[in-house]
Amino acid sequence: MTLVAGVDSSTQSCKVVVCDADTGAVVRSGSAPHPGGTEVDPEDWWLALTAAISAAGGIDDVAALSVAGQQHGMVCLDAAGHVVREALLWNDTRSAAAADDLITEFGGPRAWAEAVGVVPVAAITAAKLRWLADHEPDHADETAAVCLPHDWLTWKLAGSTDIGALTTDRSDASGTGYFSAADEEYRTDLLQLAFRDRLPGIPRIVGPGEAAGKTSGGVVLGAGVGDNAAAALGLQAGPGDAIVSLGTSGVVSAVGEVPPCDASGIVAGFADATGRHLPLVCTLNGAPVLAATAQMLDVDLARFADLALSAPAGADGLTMVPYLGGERSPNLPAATGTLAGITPANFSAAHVARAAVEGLLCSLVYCRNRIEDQGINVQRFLFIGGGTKSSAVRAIAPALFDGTVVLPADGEYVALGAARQAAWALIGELPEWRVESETITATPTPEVFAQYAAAAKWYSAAVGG
Ligand SMILES: Nc1ncnc2c1ncn2[C@@H]1O[C@H](COP(=O)(O)OP(=O)(O)O)[C@@H](O)[C@H]1O
Ligand SMILES: O=C(CO)[C@@H](O)[C@H](O)COP(=O)(O)O
Repeated sequence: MTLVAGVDSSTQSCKVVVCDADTGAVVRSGSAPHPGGTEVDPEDWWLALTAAISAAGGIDDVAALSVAGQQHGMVCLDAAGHVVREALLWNDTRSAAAADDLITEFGGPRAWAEAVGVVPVAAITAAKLRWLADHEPDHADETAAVCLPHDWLTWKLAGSTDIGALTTDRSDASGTGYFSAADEEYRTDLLQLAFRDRLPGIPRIVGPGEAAGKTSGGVVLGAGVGDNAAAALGLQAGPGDAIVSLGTSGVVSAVGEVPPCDASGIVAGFADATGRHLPLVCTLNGAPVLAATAQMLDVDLARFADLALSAPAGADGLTMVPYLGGERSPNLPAATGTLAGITPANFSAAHVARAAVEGLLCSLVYCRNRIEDQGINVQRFLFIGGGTKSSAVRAIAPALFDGTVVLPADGEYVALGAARQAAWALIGELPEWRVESETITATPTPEVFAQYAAAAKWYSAAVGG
């Protein structure tokens, strides 16, 4: 049996799956945690990757491997290939004002959307580079190359120390703000604008299905991929599918042939890993909303789900707008969470738990609506990510997504997508792997989203959003 491996170096942990290259069946797996916080020493990702590979039984018998990674993180390297400072992650909002400056300097949001399919927000790498140039100019001067988390890990796996050997792929490059997915090329003018006239080295784009190199042990390295594009690859998503991911972020994305151009900046025009496009809306507040509420209620996640399911739909008017860590969609980086509509009758643990689950899911309905505003026709919503382990999420999601959602069989679909990409690089064609799933249904509750939308609108108006 030929084995391939896929890595998901995501926000909270690193997961490795080793699969049969023909069928995609997982033969072994491992994981290791990442440190918390929104800036991380990349060396911690490397330690987690090597620990996760060991936990998965090593890669001595593996023919090819690809790394999928959390998008946008800014990894700065000096001329000798050393990390200049901790990487700023996608969910670090200190670059919000820098993003606004870049929008103004380049002629407004439409100019950005037309140039690169993305309007800068704090998450976008270009905004992080501007923040670095303005706040840590010595670090900016030291930066000879800039890359993304998956680029850096692939480069390390290849044993390289030469910054000229860095590689990336179109899916992750499209989240930088200086690569156009529509034109398939870097916009070095925008990189230079972001980095105040500095022009650091950037990774070579490796095409879909191509190999980036080999490890010293001879394992073929796939191009690597942004985590959301990897999920699409792992799920074999096609036109009509929307992927709803409940990881650290909340994400709705859809594979399509047409690059979106959303001047409001909510729908990002990212690329997928096959040569198509991946319009995507991302929130800052995914599954951790549930963990935070459970912690506040002093219950574990299983009890939290039971509590949520014991309260009625709409939580008797209690609504959570879950912008706990600031928000990206809508773009309110300084936002805080809101619990609205409190009455003596609904101020209970069960109602608060229900409001948290509904608030999280409604924040994703908002994302779904923005995707559909782009004319994208969605027929299936495929739910993945750690948050789908919640029985309350699984029970309530269909009620908020038109009555039906698809739940792929338990699996690490980002890591599986990376493994599928590795198989592609190895055998020269993208294998078809079977994805088992179940369809779950519930009576639609559009009134719950209406209640949420009113509270979210009230909050946005109150903070001038
Ligand atoms: N049973 C559960 N109920 C609610 N949330 C859960 C449950 N199991 C895991 N999670 C949450 O899933 C998240 C991790 O999901 P994951 O998709 O691995 O995230 P990431 O890819 O961003 O690292 C954590 O915030 C964790 O609290
Ligand atoms: O910023 C984005 C997408 O634009 C996030 O989706 C990150 O890619 C992190 O993903 P998770 O760790 O939440 O899976």
